[in-house]
Amino acid sequence: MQTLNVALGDRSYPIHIGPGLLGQTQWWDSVRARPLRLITDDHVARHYLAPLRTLLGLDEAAVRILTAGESQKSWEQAGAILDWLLQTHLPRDGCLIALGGGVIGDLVGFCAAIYQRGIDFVQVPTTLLAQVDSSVGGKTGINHPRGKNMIGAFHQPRLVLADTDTLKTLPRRELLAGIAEIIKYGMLGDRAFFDWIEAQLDALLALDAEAITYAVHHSCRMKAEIVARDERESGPRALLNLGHTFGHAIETHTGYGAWLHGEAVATGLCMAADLSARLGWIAPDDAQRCIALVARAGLPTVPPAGMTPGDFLQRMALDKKVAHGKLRLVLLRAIGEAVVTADFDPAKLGETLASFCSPQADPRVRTPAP
Ligand SMILES: NC(=O)c1ccc[n+]([C@@H]2O[C@H](COP(=O)([O-])OP(=O)(O)OC[C@H]3O[C@@H](n4cnc5c(N)ncnc54)[C@H](O)[C@@H]3O)[C@@H](O)[C@H]2O)c1
Ligand SMILES: O=C(O)C(=O)C[C@@H](O)[C@H](O)[C@H](O)COP(=O)(O)O
Ligand SMILES: [Zn+2]
Repeated sequence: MQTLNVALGDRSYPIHIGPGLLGQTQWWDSVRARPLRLITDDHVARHYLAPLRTLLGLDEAAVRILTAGESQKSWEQAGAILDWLLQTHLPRDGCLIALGGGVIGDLVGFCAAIYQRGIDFVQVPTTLLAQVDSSVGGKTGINHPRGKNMIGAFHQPRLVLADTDTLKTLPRRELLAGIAEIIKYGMLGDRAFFDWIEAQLDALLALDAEAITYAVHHSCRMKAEIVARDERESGPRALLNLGHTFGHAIETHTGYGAWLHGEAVATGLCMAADLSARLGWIAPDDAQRCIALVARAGLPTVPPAGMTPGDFLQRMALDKKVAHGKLRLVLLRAIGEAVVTADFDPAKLGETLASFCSPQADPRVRTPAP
Protein backbone atom coordinates (compact mmCIF):
# COMPACT_ATOMS: atom_id res chain seq x y z
CA MET A 1 0.00 0.00 0.00
CA GLN A 2 1.28 3.46 -0.83
CA THR A 3 0.08 6.88 0.21
CA LEU A 4 0.54 10.21 -1.55
CA ASN A 5 -0.47 13.62 -0.33
CA VAL A 6 -2.11 16.36 -2.36
CA ALA A 7 -0.63 19.43 -0.69
CA LEU A 8 -3.24 22.18 -0.60
CA GLY A 9 -2.86 23.66 2.88
CA ASP A 10 -5.85 22.95 5.08
CA ARG A 11 -7.54 21.19 2.14
CA SER A 12 -4.70 18.69 1.73
CA TYR A 13 -5.71 15.05 1.46
CA PRO A 14 -4.22 11.59 1.13
CA ILE A 15 -4.45 9.24 -1.84
CA HIS A 16 -4.16 5.63 -0.66
CA ILE A 17 -3.29 3.17 -3.44
CA GLY A 18 -3.07 -0.59 -3.23
CA PRO A 19 -4.89 -3.93 -3.29
CA GLY A 20 -7.59 -4.83 -0.79
CA LEU A 21 -8.20 -1.33 0.60
CA LEU A 22 -11.98 -1.61 0.31
CA GLY A 23 -12.00 -4.39 2.87
CA GLN A 24 -10.11 -2.36 5.48
CA THR A 25 -11.73 -0.08 8.05
CA GLN A 26 -8.81 2.15 9.03
CA TRP A 27 -9.09 4.47 5.99
CA TRP A 28 -12.48 5.68 7.11
CA ASP A 29 -11.52 6.97 10.55
CA SER A 30 -11.85 10.64 9.57
CA VAL A 31 -15.42 10.33 8.24
CA ARG A 32 -17.00 7.20 9.73
CA ALA A 33 -18.82 9.00 12.56
CA ARG A 34 -20.46 11.52 10.23
CA PRO A 35 -23.79 11.24 8.40
CA LEU A 36 -22.83 9.49 5.15
CA ARG A 37 -24.49 9.07 1.75
CA LEU A 38 -22.99 6.75 -0.82
CA ILE A 39 -23.61 7.12 -4.57
CA THR A 40 -22.54 4.54 -7.11
CA ASP A 41 -23.71 3.02 -10.39
CA ASP A 42 -25.36 -0.31 -11.10
CA HIS A 43 -22.24 -1.98 -12.55
CA VAL A 44 -20.07 -1.03 -9.61
CA ALA A 45 -22.78 -1.79 -7.06
CA ARG A 46 -22.92 -5.38 -8.29
CA HIS A 47 -19.32 -5.94 -7.22
CA TYR A 48 -18.43 -3.52 -4.44
CA LEU A 49 -21.47 -2.02 -2.74
CA ALA A 50 -22.38 -4.76 -0.27
CA PRO A 51 -19.00 -5.05 1.48
CA LEU A 52 -18.60 -1.29 1.72
CA ARG A 53 -22.12 -0.87 3.08
CA THR A 54 -21.38 -3.43 5.77
CA LEU A 55 -18.02 -1.89 6.58
CA LEU A 56 -19.55 1.56 7.00
CA GLY A 57 -22.83 0.38 8.55
CA LEU A 58 -24.94 2.14 5.90
CA ASP A 59 -28.63 1.33 5.63
CA GLU A 60 -30.42 1.16 2.29
CA ALA A 61 -31.72 4.72 2.59
CA ALA A 62 -28.18 6.08 2.64
CA VAL A 63 -27.32 4.61 -0.76
CA ARG A 64 -28.25 5.72 -4.28
CA ILE A 65 -27.53 3.57 -7.31
CA LEU A 66 -27.50 5.26 -10.73
CA THR A 67 -27.58 3.72 -14.17
CA ALA A 68 -23.99 3.53 -15.42
CA GLY A 69 -22.83 5.85 -18.18
CA GLU A 70 -21.61 9.27 -19.24
CA SER A 71 -25.18 10.53 -19.78
CA GLN A 72 -25.55 10.66 -15.98
CA LYS A 73 -23.28 13.72 -15.85
CA SER A 74 -26.31 15.96 -16.42
CA TRP A 75 -28.29 18.76 -14.76
CA GLU A 76 -31.19 16.34 -14.37
CA GLN A 77 -29.16 13.77 -12.47
CA ALA A 78 -27.41 16.39 -10.34
CA GLY A 79 -30.85 17.82 -9.47
CA ALA A 80 -32.18 14.40 -8.56
CA ILE A 81 -29.24 13.77 -6.25
CA LEU A 82 -29.65 17.15 -4.56
CA ASP A 83 -33.38 16.41 -4.04
CA TRP A 84 -32.48 13.09 -2.48
CA LEU A 85 -29.92 14.68 -0.15
CA LEU A 86 -32.56 17.15 1.03
CA GLN A 87 -35.26 14.50 1.36
CA THR A 88 -32.98 12.36 3.47
CA HIS A 89 -31.95 15.38 5.56
CA LEU A 90 -28.24 15.21 4.99
CA PRO A 91 -26.81 17.95 7.23
CA ARG A 92 -23.92 20.18 6.38
CA ASP A 93 -21.48 18.07 8.37
CA GLY A 94 -22.45 15.06 6.25
CA CYS A 95 -20.14 13.50 3.73
CA LEU A 96 -20.77 11.97 0.28
CA ILE A 97 -18.96 8.88 -0.94
CA ALA A 98 -18.41 8.54 -4.69
CA LEU A 99 -17.93 4.83 -5.41
CA GLY A 100 -17.20 4.26 -9.09
CA GLY A 101 -15.49 5.68 -12.15
CA GLY A 102 -14.99 9.25 -13.29
CA VAL A 103 -18.66 9.75 -14.08
CA ILE A 104 -19.71 9.07 -10.50
CA GLY A 105 -16.71 11.00 -9.14
CA ASP A 106 -17.35 14.12 -11.24
CA LEU A 107 -21.11 14.10 -10.61
CA VAL A 108 -20.99 13.37 -6.88
CA GLY A 109 -18.13 15.82 -6.40
CA PHE A 110 -20.20 18.50 -8.13
CA CYS A 111 -23.20 17.81 -5.88
CA ALA A 112 -20.90 17.96 -2.85
CA ALA A 113 -19.55 21.30 -4.10
CA ILE A 114 -22.96 22.96 -4.30
CA TYR A 115 -25.09 21.19 -1.66
CA GLN A 116 -25.56 23.68 1.18
CA ARG A 117 -22.67 25.65 -0.43
CA GLY A 118 -20.26 22.77 -0.13
CA ILE A 119 -19.89 19.61 1.92
CA ASP A 120 -17.17 16.99 2.14
CA PHE A 121 -16.83 14.03 -0.16
CA VAL A 122 -14.61 10.99 -0.55
CA GLN A 123 -13.47 9.50 -3.86
CA VAL A 124 -13.41 5.70 -4.12
CA PRO A 125 -12.31 5.26 -7.75
CA THR A 126 -12.94 1.85 -9.30
CA THR A 127 -11.81 2.40 -12.91
CA LEU A 128 -8.23 2.74 -14.06
CA LEU A 129 -9.06 6.15 -15.48
CA ALA A 130 -10.50 7.33 -12.17
CA GLN A 131 -7.56 5.92 -10.20
CA VAL A 132 -4.93 7.62 -12.36
CA ASP A 133 -6.74 10.87 -13.00
CA SER A 134 -10.32 11.86 -12.23
CA SER A 135 -10.42 11.10 -8.49
CA VAL A 136 -7.54 13.50 -7.85
CA GLY A 137 -7.47 17.26 -8.19
CA GLY A 138 -10.99 18.43 -7.45
CA LYS A 139 -12.34 19.11 -10.95
CA THR A 140 -16.02 18.22 -10.60
CA GLY A 141 -18.87 18.82 -12.98
CA ILE A 142 -21.44 17.82 -15.54
CA ASN A 143 -21.71 18.00 -19.32
CA HIS A 144 -23.84 20.34 -21.41
CA PRO A 145 -25.06 19.40 -24.89
CA ARG A 146 -22.88 22.25 -26.18
CA GLY A 147 -19.73 21.25 -24.36
CA LYS A 148 -18.01 18.76 -22.12
CA ASN A 149 -17.71 19.56 -18.38
CA MET A 150 -19.09 23.04 -19.07
CA ILE A 151 -20.75 23.33 -15.67
CA GLY A 152 -18.78 22.53 -12.57
CA ALA A 153 -16.69 23.58 -9.63
CA PHE A 154 -13.28 23.01 -8.14
CA HIS A 155 -13.95 21.05 -4.97
CA GLN A 156 -11.32 18.79 -3.48
CA PRO A 157 -12.18 15.44 -1.88
CA ARG A 158 -11.18 14.71 1.72
CA LEU A 159 -9.70 11.36 0.81
CA VAL A 160 -9.01 9.18 -2.23
CA LEU A 161 -9.10 5.42 -1.75
CA ALA A 162 -7.86 3.57 -4.85
CA ASP A 163 -8.21 -0.18 -4.37
CA THR A 164 -6.35 -1.65 -7.33
CA ASP A 165 -8.10 -5.01 -6.86
CA THR A 166 -11.30 -3.43 -8.21
CA LEU A 167 -9.67 -3.23 -11.63
CA LYS A 168 -9.95 -7.01 -11.95
CA THR A 169 -13.66 -6.69 -12.81
CA LEU A 170 -13.23 -3.76 -15.18
CA PRO A 171 -14.29 -4.42 -18.79
CA ARG A 172 -11.33 -4.38 -21.16
CA ARG A 173 -12.58 -1.39 -23.12
CA GLU A 174 -12.65 0.63 -19.87
CA LEU A 175 -9.16 -0.54 -18.96
CA LEU A 176 -7.86 0.75 -22.30
CA ALA A 177 -9.61 4.08 -21.72
CA GLY A 178 -7.58 4.46 -18.53
CA ILE A 179 -4.38 3.67 -20.37
CA ALA A 180 -5.00 6.69 -22.62
CA GLU A 181 -4.72 9.03 -19.63
CA ILE A 182 -1.58 7.22 -18.47
CA ILE A 183 0.02 7.75 -21.90
CA LYS A 184 -1.01 11.41 -21.57
CA TYR A 185 1.14 11.81 -18.44
CA GLY A 186 4.20 10.42 -20.19
CA MET A 187 3.70 12.64 -23.22
CA LEU A 188 3.05 15.82 -21.26
CA GLY A 189 5.74 15.74 -18.65
CA ASP A 190 7.89 12.66 -18.24
CA ARG A 191 9.77 11.06 -21.11
CA ALA A 192 11.15 8.29 -18.87
CA PHE A 193 7.59 7.40 -17.89
CA PHE A 194 6.63 7.37 -21.58
CA ASP A 195 9.51 4.93 -22.22
CA TRP A 196 8.32 2.85 -19.26
CA ILE A 197 4.76 2.69 -20.65
CA GLU A 198 6.12 1.55 -24.03
CA ALA A 199 8.11 -1.18 -22.31
CA GLN A 200 5.39 -2.23 -19.84
CA LEU A 201 2.30 -1.88 -22.01
CA ASP A 202 1.73 -5.63 -22.22
CA ALA A 203 2.05 -5.93 -18.43
CA LEU A 204 -0.47 -3.11 -17.98
CA LEU A 205 -2.88 -4.74 -20.43
CA ALA A 206 -2.48 -8.03 -18.53
CA LEU A 207 -3.27 -6.17 -15.26
CA ASP A 208 0.08 -7.14 -13.79
CA ALA A 209 -0.25 -5.94 -10.19
CA GLU A 210 3.19 -4.37 -9.96
CA ALA A 211 2.88 -2.51 -13.27
CA ILE A 212 -0.63 -1.27 -12.49
CA THR A 213 0.31 -0.07 -9.01
CA TYR A 214 3.32 1.75 -10.40
CA ALA A 215 1.27 3.39 -13.16
CA VAL A 216 -1.45 4.53 -10.73
CA HIS A 217 1.08 5.79 -8.20
CA HIS A 218 3.25 7.60 -10.74
CA SER A 219 0.28 9.19 -12.50
CA CYS A 220 -1.22 10.38 -9.21
CA ARG A 221 2.14 11.74 -8.13
CA MET A 222 2.46 13.76 -11.33
CA LYS A 223 -1.10 15.03 -11.03
CA ALA A 224 -0.79 15.85 -7.32
CA GLU A 225 2.34 17.92 -8.01
CA ILE A 226 0.67 19.90 -10.79
CA VAL A 227 -2.54 20.45 -8.80
CA ALA A 228 -0.58 21.60 -5.74
CA ARG A 229 1.13 24.22 -7.95
CA ASP A 230 -1.99 25.37 -9.78
CA GLU A 231 -5.23 24.16 -8.25
CA ARG A 232 -7.56 26.25 -10.43
CA GLU A 233 -5.79 25.99 -13.77
CA SER A 234 -4.47 29.49 -14.13
CA GLY A 235 -1.21 28.05 -15.49
CA PRO A 236 0.48 24.64 -15.65
CA ARG A 237 -2.56 22.60 -14.73
CA ALA A 238 -3.78 23.10 -18.30
CA LEU A 239 -1.01 20.68 -19.36
CA LEU A 240 -3.27 17.92 -17.99
CA ASN A 241 -5.56 18.83 -20.86
CA LEU A 242 -3.19 17.43 -23.49
CA GLY A 243 -5.35 15.78 -26.16
CA HIS A 244 -8.56 17.01 -24.52
CA THR A 245 -9.45 19.92 -26.82
CA PHE A 246 -9.72 17.44 -29.69
CA GLY A 247 -11.09 14.70 -27.42
CA HIS A 248 -13.84 16.80 -25.89
CA ALA A 249 -14.91 17.89 -29.40
CA ILE A 250 -15.33 14.19 -30.27
CA GLU A 251 -17.29 13.44 -27.09
CA THR A 252 -19.62 16.40 -27.58
CA HIS A 253 -20.06 15.66 -31.29
CA THR A 254 -20.98 12.04 -30.57
CA GLY A 255 -23.42 12.96 -27.79
CA TYR A 256 -21.51 11.67 -24.71
CA GLY A 257 -21.24 7.93 -24.46
CA ALA A 258 -20.66 6.46 -27.93
CA TRP A 259 -16.99 7.21 -27.44
CA LEU A 260 -15.52 6.78 -23.97
CA HIS A 261 -13.64 9.76 -22.58
CA GLY A 262 -10.36 7.84 -22.68
CA GLU A 263 -10.94 6.83 -26.30
CA ALA A 264 -11.59 10.41 -27.34
CA VAL A 265 -8.50 11.56 -25.43
CA ALA A 266 -6.44 8.83 -27.14
CA THR A 267 -7.33 10.23 -30.56
CA GLY A 268 -6.75 13.74 -29.23
CA LEU A 269 -3.24 12.76 -28.12
CA CYS A 270 -2.50 11.56 -31.66
CA MET A 271 -3.83 14.78 -33.15
CA ALA A 272 -1.81 16.93 -30.72
CA ALA A 273 1.34 14.97 -31.56
CA ASP A 274 0.67 15.25 -35.29
CA LEU A 275 0.12 19.02 -35.08
CA SER A 276 3.27 19.46 -33.00
CA ALA A 277 5.23 17.67 -35.74
CA ARG A 278 3.62 19.72 -38.53
CA LEU A 279 4.69 22.86 -36.63
CA GLY A 280 8.23 21.51 -36.56
CA TRP A 281 8.25 21.36 -32.75
CA ILE A 282 8.83 17.62 -32.52
CA ALA A 283 10.32 15.20 -35.02
CA PRO A 284 7.82 13.34 -37.20
CA ASP A 285 9.26 10.11 -35.76
CA ASP A 286 8.33 11.22 -32.25
CA ALA A 287 4.75 11.96 -33.33
CA GLN A 288 4.67 8.54 -34.94
CA ARG A 289 5.95 6.99 -31.72
CA CYS A 290 3.06 8.52 -29.74
CA ILE A 291 0.50 7.38 -32.31
CA ALA A 292 2.02 3.91 -32.42
CA LEU A 293 1.77 3.58 -28.64
CA VAL A 294 -1.89 4.63 -28.66
CA ALA A 295 -2.59 2.13 -31.47
CA ARG A 296 -0.69 -0.66 -29.69
CA ALA A 297 -2.86 -0.06 -26.64
CA GLY A 298 -5.87 -0.87 -28.81
CA LEU A 299 -7.15 2.69 -28.66
CA PRO A 300 -8.57 4.71 -31.57
CA THR A 301 -6.16 7.00 -33.41
CA VAL A 302 -8.61 8.87 -35.64
CA PRO A 303 -11.97 10.55 -35.04
CA PRO A 304 -15.35 8.96 -35.75
CA ALA A 305 -16.30 8.48 -39.37
CA GLY A 306 -18.05 11.51 -40.75
CA MET A 307 -16.67 14.03 -38.28
CA THR A 308 -15.33 16.97 -40.28
CA PRO A 309 -12.69 19.66 -39.64
CA GLY A 310 -15.59 22.10 -39.37
CA ASP A 311 -17.18 19.99 -36.63
CA PHE A 312 -13.90 20.13 -34.71
CA LEU A 313 -13.44 23.88 -35.14
CA GLN A 314 -17.00 24.61 -34.05
CA ARG A 315 -16.64 22.52 -30.88
CA MET A 316 -13.11 23.64 -30.12
CA ALA A 317 -14.15 27.31 -30.20
CA LEU A 318 -16.07 26.64 -26.96
CA ASP A 319 -13.11 25.02 -25.21
CA LYS A 320 -12.55 26.33 -21.68
CA LYS A 321 -8.94 27.23 -22.51
CA VAL A 322 -10.02 29.82 -25.10
CA ALA A 323 -8.70 33.21 -23.90
CA HIS A 324 -9.15 36.63 -25.52
CA GLY A 325 -11.05 34.89 -28.29
CA LYS A 326 -8.04 32.70 -29.16
CA LEU A 327 -7.90 28.96 -29.05
CA ARG A 328 -5.14 27.66 -26.79
CA LEU A 329 -3.88 24.14 -27.30
CA VAL A 330 -1.60 21.86 -25.35
CA LEU A 331 1.15 20.83 -27.76
CA LEU A 332 4.50 19.08 -27.56
CA ARG A 333 7.99 20.53 -27.63
CA ALA A 334 9.26 17.00 -27.09
CA ILE A 335 7.87 13.73 -25.81
CA GLY A 336 7.70 14.55 -22.10
CA GLU A 337 7.49 18.31 -22.56
CA ALA A 338 4.13 19.90 -23.29
CA VAL A 339 3.28 23.59 -23.52
CA VAL A 340 -0.01 25.50 -23.48
CA THR A 341 -0.03 27.94 -26.36
CA ALA A 342 -2.13 30.09 -28.67
CA ASP A 343 0.95 30.71 -30.74
CA PHE A 344 0.61 28.21 -33.56
CA ASP A 345 -0.08 28.51 -37.27
CA PRO A 346 -3.83 27.87 -37.75
CA ALA A 347 -3.11 26.55 -41.23
CA LYS A 348 -1.18 23.69 -39.64
CA LEU A 349 -4.15 22.94 -37.37
CA GLY A 350 -6.23 22.82 -40.55
CA GLU A 351 -3.75 20.31 -42.03
CA THR A 352 -3.99 18.07 -38.97
CA LEU A 353 -7.78 18.19 -38.98
CA ALA A 354 -7.95 17.48 -42.71
CA SER A 355 -5.55 14.58 -42.41
CA PHE A 356 -7.28 12.97 -39.42
CA CYS A 357 -10.78 13.52 -40.80
CA SER A 358 -9.88 12.16 -44.21
CA PRO A 359 -12.25 9.48 -45.41
CA GLN A 360 -9.22 7.54 -46.62
CA ALA A 361 -8.03 7.37 -43.08
CA ASP A 362 -4.62 6.01 -42.65
CA PRO A 363 -4.17 2.35 -41.79
CA ARG A 364 -3.25 3.13 -38.18
CA VAL A 365 -6.93 3.81 -37.70
CA ARG A 366 -8.84 1.94 -35.09
CA THR A 367 -12.28 3.16 -34.13
CA PRO A 368 -13.86 2.04 -30.85
CA ALA A 369 -16.31 -0.80 -30.74
CA PRO A 370 -19.95 0.39 -30.56
N1 LIG B 1 -12.31 15.30 -12.84
C1 LIG B 1 -11.24 14.97 -13.56
O1 LIG B 1 -10.13 15.44 -13.33
C2 LIG B 1 -11.42 13.98 -14.68
C3 LIG B 1 -10.28 13.39 -15.26
C4 LIG B 1 -10.47 12.46 -16.26
C5 LIG B 1 -11.76 12.09 -16.65
N2 LIG B 1 -12.82 12.67 -16.05
C6 LIG B 1 -14.19 12.25 -16.39
O2 LIG B 1 -14.33 10.88 -16.04
C7 LIG B 1 -15.36 10.31 -16.83
C8 LIG B 1 -14.92 8.96 -17.35
O3 LIG B 1 -14.66 8.14 -16.24
P1 LIG B 1 -14.49 6.55 -16.40
O4 LIG B 1 -13.67 6.27 -17.59
O5 LIG B 1 -14.08 6.05 -15.09
O6 LIG B 1 -15.95 6.09 -16.81
P2 LIG B 1 -17.23 5.60 -15.96
O7 LIG B 1 -17.32 6.28 -14.68
O8 LIG B 1 -18.38 5.69 -16.90
O9 LIG B 1 -16.90 4.06 -15.70
C9 LIG B 1 -16.73 3.23 -16.79
C10 LIG B 1 -17.64 2.01 -16.76
O10 LIG B 1 -17.05 1.00 -15.96
C11 LIG B 1 -17.95 0.57 -14.95
N3 LIG B 1 -17.14 0.25 -13.79
C12 LIG B 1 -16.52 1.11 -12.98
N4 LIG B 1 -15.72 0.46 -12.13
C13 LIG B 1 -15.86 -0.85 -12.39
C14 LIG B 1 -15.28 -2.02 -11.87
N5 LIG B 1 -14.34 -1.96 -10.94
N6 LIG B 1 -15.68 -3.22 -12.37
C15 LIG B 1 -16.59 -3.27 -13.35
N7 LIG B 1 -17.15 -2.20 -13.92
C16 LIG B 1 -16.79 -1.00 -13.45
C17 LIG B 1 -18.92 1.70 -14.78
O11 LIG B 1 -20.14 1.24 -14.27
C18 LIG B 1 -19.05 2.21 -16.21
O12 LIG B 1 -19.94 1.40 -16.93
C19 LIG B 1 -15.65 11.30 -17.94
O13 LIG B 1 -16.86 11.96 -17.67
C20 LIG B 1 -14.50 12.28 -17.86
O14 LIG B 1 -14.86 13.55 -18.31
C21 LIG B 1 -12.67 13.59 -15.07
O1 LIG C 1 -7.46 17.56 -13.85
C1 LIG C 1 -7.30 18.23 -14.88
O2 LIG C 1 -6.97 19.42 -14.83
C2 LIG C 1 -7.54 17.65 -16.21
O3 LIG C 1 -7.58 18.36 -17.19
C3 LIG C 1 -7.69 16.16 -16.29
C4 LIG C 1 -8.45 15.68 -17.51
O4 LIG C 1 -8.01 14.35 -17.77
C5 LIG C 1 -9.95 15.60 -17.27
O5 LIG C 1 -10.56 14.97 -18.37
C6 LIG C 1 -10.66 16.89 -16.92
O6 LIG C 1 -11.98 16.62 -16.51
C7 LIG C 1 -10.75 17.85 -18.06
O7 LIG C 1 -11.16 19.05 -17.55
P1 LIG C 1 -11.73 20.25 -18.42
O8 LIG C 1 -11.52 21.43 -17.56
O9 LIG C 1 -10.97 20.29 -19.70
O10 LIG C 1 -13.16 19.96 -18.66
ZN1 LIG D 1 -9.30 13.36 -19.17
